[in-house]
Amino acid sequence: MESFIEEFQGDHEKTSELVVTVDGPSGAGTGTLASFIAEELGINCYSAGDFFRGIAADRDMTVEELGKVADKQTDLKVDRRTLEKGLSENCVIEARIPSRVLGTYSDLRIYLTADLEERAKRVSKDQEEGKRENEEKSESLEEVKERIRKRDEENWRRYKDYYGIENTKDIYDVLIDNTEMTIDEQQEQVRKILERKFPEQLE
Ligand SMILES: Nc1ncnc2c1ncn2[C@@H]1O[C@H](COP(=O)(O)OP(=O)(O)OP(=O)(O)O)[C@@H](O)[C@H]1O
Ligand SMILES: Nc1ccn([C@@H]2O[C@H](COP(=O)(O)O)[C@@H](O)[C@H]2O)c(=O)n1
Repeated sequence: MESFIEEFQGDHEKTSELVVTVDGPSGAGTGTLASFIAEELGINCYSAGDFFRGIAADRDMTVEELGKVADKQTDLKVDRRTLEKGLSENCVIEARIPSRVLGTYSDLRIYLTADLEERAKRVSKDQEEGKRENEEKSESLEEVKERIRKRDEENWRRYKDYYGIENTKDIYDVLIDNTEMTIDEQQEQVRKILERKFPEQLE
């Protein structure tokens, strides 16, 4: 068993029996999919993005501001929590890189994405509905697009600098592009995967 990030490699004791990780860029719907999987499997759901947002709030910063200045210790703090949760508790964890942090300790590694335009529309709609906390607000769709593009770029600059990892897809068990999919269609597809992979956990 191993993590794909050097910092977390070495032997870890894993007491959890069922861990699913969902990675993807902003607005891909990782939170939505992770909640669905957690509900289906009857386990808890965590978001490393929430850990990061918590640190930003404590420092009175937006996620974008923290993303620009976060040092390695900040990412290590977030990702250690991901590792600890995944090793000790049956759960689903979603964020940018939980599948890389947990590596082969994760029993199912999913990468979810959608076109930038579609992701920006989702984020913009969420913002209009007041759903996104301590995030910079944007006036137009073009601004949201540019902001989430920059955020994803900043994230990957840090992961590359701090962890030496690249944004490749070879580590995933399942890749889903949901640009043209409704939430229901996506859930139907993932339910079939869960039935094959974890038949005993599903009623
Ligand atoms: N397949 C889909 N089709 C259309 N809309 C979707 C789909 N999946 C999620 N959404 C919607 O997109 C919005 C963002 O979803 P969610 O919060 O799950 O994304 P996220 O990837 O966790 O975002 P972030 O990482 O930026 O917090 C929500 O309003 C959600 O209902
Ligand atoms: N290892 C990390 C470090 C940071 N994040 C970030 O959290 C931010 C907010 O995430 P959302 O999913 O709620 O948008 C995100 O921009 C990342 O910088 C992380 O997920 N994992």
